[in-house]
Amino acid sequence: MPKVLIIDDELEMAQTCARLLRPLHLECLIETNGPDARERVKRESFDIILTDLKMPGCSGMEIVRAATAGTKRALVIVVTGFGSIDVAVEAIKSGAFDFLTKPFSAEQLRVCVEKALREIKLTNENEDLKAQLRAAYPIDGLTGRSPSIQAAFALIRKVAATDVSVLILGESGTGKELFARSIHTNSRRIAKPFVPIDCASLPENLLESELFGYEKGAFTGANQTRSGLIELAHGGTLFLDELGELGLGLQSKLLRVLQERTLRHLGGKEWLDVDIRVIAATNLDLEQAIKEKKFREDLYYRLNVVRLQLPPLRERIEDIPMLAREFLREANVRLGKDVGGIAEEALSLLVSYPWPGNIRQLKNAIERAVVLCETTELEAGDFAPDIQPRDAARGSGVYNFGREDPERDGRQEAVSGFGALNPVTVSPADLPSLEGSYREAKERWLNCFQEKYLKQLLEQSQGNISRAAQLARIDRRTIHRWLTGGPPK
Ligand SMILES: Nc1ncnc2c1ncn2[C@@H]1O[C@H](COP(=O)(O)OP(=O)(O)OP(=O)(O)O)[C@@H](O)[C@H]1O
Repeated sequence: MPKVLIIDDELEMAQTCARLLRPLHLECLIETNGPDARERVKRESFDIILTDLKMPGCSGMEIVRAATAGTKRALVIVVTGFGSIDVAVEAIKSGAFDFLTKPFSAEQLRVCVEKALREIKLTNENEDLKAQLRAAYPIDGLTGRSPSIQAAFALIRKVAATDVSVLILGESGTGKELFARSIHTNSRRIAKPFVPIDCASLPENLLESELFGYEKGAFTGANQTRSGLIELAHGGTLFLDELGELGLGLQSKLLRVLQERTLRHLGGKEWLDVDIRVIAATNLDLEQAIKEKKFREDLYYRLNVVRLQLPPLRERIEDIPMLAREFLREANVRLGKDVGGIAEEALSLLVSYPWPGNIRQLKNAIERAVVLCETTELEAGDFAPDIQPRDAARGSGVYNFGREDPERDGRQEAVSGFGALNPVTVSPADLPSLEGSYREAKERWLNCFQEKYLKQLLEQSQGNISRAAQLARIDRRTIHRWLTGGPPK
């Protein structure tokens, strides 16, 4: 049932409006004290607010601002006295939905509220459609099929709908910023800014003025008043990258903003309301930093409401072929090239290299290879010489994918002496649920089996496709297809 707040300092007038709206089946609440109403509007959510413009202690304009600040979306109908159209127009410009001029008839009131109800219905339908689309398609720009990355996608979908703080942990290049952006774009804050700031990029005093803004004359060189990044993120998301690098002084100031939801410019007197969601990322061990008194425990608990741990690429090698293909497609578009695929030898190399720079390094390596590629497929030779398979890098020489490999082709592979695949271990917690229809449950179990089997296969064969084929007792081309497309039937 839509929730309506009627604000009028004349109780009788408010009650009459509530009575007139009864046939529309709304939950009508009444406030007769302007300042109380303003505070209530800031705290609570309403679908429609019908407010008088002139009230003692608080104008209707203040109600309009409170009702439309940040992510609040109440539709406000202002009620004005005869001859104050200018003020009504001003209210519309400030975000009010419509206005009624006193005296108004029961019919005029109902028509106006029904119009607002239609608008709410349309907005809700739009949101529902967007939610269906989000559920149907993978998270924008994020690629990965490994169970750990699929679990991360599922977590994003859950937290995106809320306003909770998220702490993203992971090595450099694992996608922390991309995941943070994804949480933002899948949240109701999508139309408001996503503001990233690298806490390691500036000395503490500069970072403070960047974050909090300053008044003209606050310090030497402050020639004009400037808003800070926290203020710019109002209604949206602030992404604090390299959070572990934030100094203790700024940590307490940030904590204050998160607790009080207000801030003051450097050198300023006025407190400004801010409505932000914070997502933070770090590569440091914050618990250790707390023990060493370098990081505030209270700030840590505020930001670590939901924790998202992104695994390094070397621990989810089954994602490499898919990511590589995606980056190849993007590089083709960016560079105007038409490289059709990745040769088996090159794919083996990519799967077996440990990628210390994670996805960022893989993306750059593919881009470089596309630039150098002179054939229709990326070859191992198109990659920089430092991209070496794991074991070759350690000097064991196990890696072997050369065309001269005598065991590469034919049925001989199936009987060669590479032994059997080690048992695939699955902990009970990793097993998919048995809920839903037979078909759905079967598909979940099959996907789980395929991903785990492929991971084990690639790890044991160190990315050597011929060797993987022998261990799995299937054709080499089938493995190649599996890596670049779908699993074998
Ligand atoms: N799952 C993914 N799918 C596709 N591209 C990805 C994925 N994860 C990361 N990337 C790409 O990898 C690169 C690095 O990602 P990002 O900047 O988000 O990493 P990061 O962990 O924030 O790095 P740093 O800690 O160095 O700031 C970006 O170009 C990003 O687009």
